[in-house]
Amino acid sequence: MRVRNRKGAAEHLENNAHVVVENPADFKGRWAERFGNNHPIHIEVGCGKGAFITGMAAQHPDINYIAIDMQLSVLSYALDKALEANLPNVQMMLVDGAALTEYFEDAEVSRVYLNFSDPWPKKRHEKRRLTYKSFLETYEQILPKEGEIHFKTDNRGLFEYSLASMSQYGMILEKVWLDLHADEEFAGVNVMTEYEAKFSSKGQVIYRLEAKFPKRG
Ligand SMILES: C[S@@+](CC[C@H](N)C(=O)[O-])C[C@H]1O[C@@H](n2cnc3c(N)ncnc32)[C@H](O)[C@@H]1O
Repeated sequence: MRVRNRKGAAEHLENNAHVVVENPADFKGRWAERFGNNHPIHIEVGCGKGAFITGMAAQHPDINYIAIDMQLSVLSYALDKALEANLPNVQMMLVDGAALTEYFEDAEVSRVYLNFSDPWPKKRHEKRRLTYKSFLETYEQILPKEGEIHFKTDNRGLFEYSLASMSQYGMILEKVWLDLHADEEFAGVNVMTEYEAKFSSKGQVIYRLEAKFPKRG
């Protein structure tokens, strides 16, 4: 992995504006134009160094993927992976996931992935958790009715919190795994994230859920 300072990482992103979208708000309602097709759009909020999104994009060429992170350095590593794999169906955005409605029209996104999100264990930081109710409101707005969130983590506290937060919000918990890697059938399609590889190699259990928003109205 190439080590870059902040300036180097910023230049790397700027030099690859065909992958890292410079002004994502300009594409609100127009992502199909950016990708050059009408394929469904799946986003990962907090993509980190990009192993998941680039792996998924290689497996599913008929889905358009957008990798989102607010940290310059990690996104620059995700960019390296996307460039190396030369995937036409991956775009990236250096933005805060709290502001997704600035970048996507209602129902423009078909699925949201959250992987190994920061647990923010202190109660006073609850609002920063990516499964806090204000984030769920944001995802619901950009997803269609009954749109889905797929979430995995090694952190039991965050997993339990997210189950409660989603069900209080009225979401339907469709599938729950309490030990993802014990599921041999899922193992065949599972694309690991960097954190997943690290924690599972230490023997930690990985939790996963798929939940959908209610129809409402
Ligand atoms: C613990 S890392 C996990 C990275 C990756 N998903 C993985 O599993 O390897 C969490 C990532 O979420 C990003 N993140 C946290 N809050 C975010 C937010 N509000 N918007 C965008 N990214 C966020 C962090 O910058 C960090 O890169």
